[in-house]
Amino acid sequence: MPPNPVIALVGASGWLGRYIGPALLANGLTDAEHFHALNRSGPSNAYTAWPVAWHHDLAEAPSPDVVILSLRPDDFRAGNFHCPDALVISVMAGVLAAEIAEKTGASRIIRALPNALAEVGQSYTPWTAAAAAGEADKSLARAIFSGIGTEAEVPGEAQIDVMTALSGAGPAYAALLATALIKAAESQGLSPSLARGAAENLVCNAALLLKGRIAEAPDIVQSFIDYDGVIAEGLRTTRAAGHDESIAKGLEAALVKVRQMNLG
Ligand SMILES: NC(=O)C1=CN([C@@H]2O[C@H](COP(=O)(O)OP(=O)(O)OC[C@H]3O[C@@H](n4cnc5c(N)ncnc54)[C@H](OP(=O)(O)O)[C@@H]3O)[C@@H](O)[C@H]2O)C=CC1
Ligand SMILES: O=C(O)[C@@H]1CCC=N1
Repeated sequence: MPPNPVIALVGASGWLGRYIGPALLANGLTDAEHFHALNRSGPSNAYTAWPVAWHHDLAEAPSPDVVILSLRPDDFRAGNFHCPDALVISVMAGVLAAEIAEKTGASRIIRALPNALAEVGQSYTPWTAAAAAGEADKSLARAIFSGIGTEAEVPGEAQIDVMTALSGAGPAYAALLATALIKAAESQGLSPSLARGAAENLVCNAALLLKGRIAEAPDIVQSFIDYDGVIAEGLRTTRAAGHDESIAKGLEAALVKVRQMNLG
């Protein structure tokens, strides 16, 4: 990999792309001259700090060393992304490496699955590399995804599928919990601002307590159950109403959806 690789980011203005591109430029993984942003609608203000070139078509970018695919699967399937000599890094959900290889002509493919916490530099990004991708390719992927949070290599695409349903959710399940807490609190007579203040504490400040200690989560639940007070009653009733089963069902349904997407 050259010192300033030519990197083309397809979907540079999207929900993920607008954080992936600026982070890799800010971290010096390439310079603005060697970075090519692609989308259909033109320049995004996420890149005002860098004089980057914008294109509609990958063929307009000078033979890229790296192509990052950060567009929706249907748009990928409908477009032309031929780049046989590039390292292709895809963040697309539900598009297998075999399909990416067939469409791009590339063999050095890395599939990664960031999440929307990239916005605050806190994505958890599992990734897996095809056999043809070398150590320099993997190092670059690690560096790109470290720029938007933490990364973790997983042993294969089946685990990327599970992660798509799980870590791919980013803030979604925490927001779901907060929404349910606020709704329940308001229905018991709290004002919206008091309900929101309590829910923010329960979701955001509890996350600070759990950070680096997530293995202790079951013990924390058990300690409230063992205390056998007010919260024990709430937790027992929440579980009896199907809390754990509903999370498991949601994960399973999302996984079924990913596997359908994999079929094209
Ligand atoms: N959002 C998330 O939380 C996560 C998303 N993903 C995956 O990441 C990928 C991107 O998702 P997300 O950022 O949410 O999607 P968005 O819809 O927000 O962004 C898509 C981007 O692709 C561009 N685009 C669409 N078609 C083309 C095209 N033919 N050529 C060039 N650019 C194009 C869009 O710009 P324009 O419309 O101007 O063309 C836009 O910049 C998806 O495949 C998704 O599955 C994975 C994990 C989490
Ligand atoms: O919901 C989605 O399809 C995308 C992919 C994983 C997270 N967000």
